[in-house]
Amino acid sequence: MQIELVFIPSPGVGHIRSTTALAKLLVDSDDRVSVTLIVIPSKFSGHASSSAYTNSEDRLRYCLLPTVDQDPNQTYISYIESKKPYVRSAVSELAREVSTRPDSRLAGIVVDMFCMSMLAVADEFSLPTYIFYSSNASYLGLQFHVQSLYDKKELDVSELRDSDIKFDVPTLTRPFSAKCLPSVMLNKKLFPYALGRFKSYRKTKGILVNSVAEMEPQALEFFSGENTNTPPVYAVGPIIDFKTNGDDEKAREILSWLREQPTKSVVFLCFGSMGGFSEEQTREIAVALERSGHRFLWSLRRASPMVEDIISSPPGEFTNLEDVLPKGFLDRTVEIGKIISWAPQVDVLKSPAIGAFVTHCGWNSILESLWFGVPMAAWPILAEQQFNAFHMVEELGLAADVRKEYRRDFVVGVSEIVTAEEIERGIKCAMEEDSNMRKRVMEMKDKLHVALLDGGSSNCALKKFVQDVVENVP
Ligand SMILES: O=c1ccn([C@@H]2O[C@H](COP(=O)(O)OP(=O)(O)O[C@H]3O[C@H](CO)[C@@H](O)[C@H](O)[C@H]3O)[C@@H](O)[C@H]2O)c(=O)[nH]1
Repeated sequence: MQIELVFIPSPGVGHIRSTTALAKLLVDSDDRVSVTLIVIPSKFSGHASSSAYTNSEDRLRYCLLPTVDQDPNQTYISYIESKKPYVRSAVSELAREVSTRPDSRLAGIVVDMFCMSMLAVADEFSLPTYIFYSSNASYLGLQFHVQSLYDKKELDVSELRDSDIKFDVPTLTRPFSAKCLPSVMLNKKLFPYALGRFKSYRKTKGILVNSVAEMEPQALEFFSGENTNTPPVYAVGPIIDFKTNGDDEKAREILSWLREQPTKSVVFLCFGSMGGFSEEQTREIAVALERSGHRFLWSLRRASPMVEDIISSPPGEFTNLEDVLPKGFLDRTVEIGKIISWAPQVDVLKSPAIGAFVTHCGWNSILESLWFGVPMAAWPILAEQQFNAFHMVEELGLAADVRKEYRRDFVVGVSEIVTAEEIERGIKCAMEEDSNMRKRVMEMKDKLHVALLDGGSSNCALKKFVQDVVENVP
């Protein structure tokens, strides 16, 4: 029997790229599987641009939903919700088409964690649903745990804003600091929405997680236990999209500069698709870089104006860097540093010149860094990045701490400033040669590579997923 799966990623670059890479891996690893990826157009143009997803291949096809006039005040979640009628008609058309193929079945819908509203569409077609969870299993565990604590009236974590409390999470080995909870859980208005989302995860037939069993043994053990009241969890990562914009002229110039730098001499700073900073914060980074004495490649962007729905408001460019940076900084660092905008990140991390990565701790960035054996300095900004920073710094010792509790979003606004001293300390620690942290990172790199090999844990988990999908075919 041939099976067709529908994938519905959410439009952010951190989601759509890994979802596409997973879909490719699935069709390449099992010739019974075909995938149609329904692409919700991005709310804004840029590197998450959905126009990149148009070249359908044999068993991997893209169905690009129409871009319609957008209400600028629409939140990200209601934007996704508004796409339901288009998704419904795309699934209906696909169901009709699959029914004409011999021995083929529409086997289910794999939704992104932010597209849970599409479960209703799957129900209309009596299709099983799965989730592709583009973050890690330990964080998934936190979400389920927070929901249980709330339902059993043991703890309402949204009360914990500004609290120093630490509490146990079954997917972590050490007490978790409430200061590293994501803003969505600390915000009274958004918390009910988050709880509803965590509850709906439980209704699915399985959750594919972009992680590796050997990296998160505590979490995978938890999910494989009895009485967790969760769907099966398949750790199938690291799923990395190795296709960057490395071929365009700007990227070529960056990579050629890197080729001229000594091995492990450059610290790379990059803060994901949404990370940007104020002028004041930018100056602190510049001071830290100069004081650290290291060469640097700095992907620098200006923070977007603070709006409640930060996802709808990507960072921009500074118009004149001379006005923003400390006086003379550009001249003094011309030989050792390079300031860029969007980075060909995967190619950069692959370069032997890179010694460390100052990161916002987006999960894809963490996986990419570990894949190439690059130690990190953790400086989270929003979403679940404070949790990821805690995970990397405290739990696994794979990153130095810049300030793992830092956040810049609608909950706290823009007032916090990370000082040059903190940044310099983080950079120096991550750049240290022969450190224990660097050794642990290299060990983790090996684990990540082995997991994907034939018979490796992630390879086996992917096969088990396909087997379960076949068994669940309606
Ligand atoms: O200049 C840049 C910036 C980013 N990237 C790439 O863009 C992706 C960014 O993904 P990620 O590191 O996960 O960050 P976000 O874009 O911020 O991702 C969102 O989605 C992730 C997965 O769910 C979450 O972990 C994050 O917190 C959330 O902000 C990565 O593949 C990077 O290589 C570049 O190539 N160049």
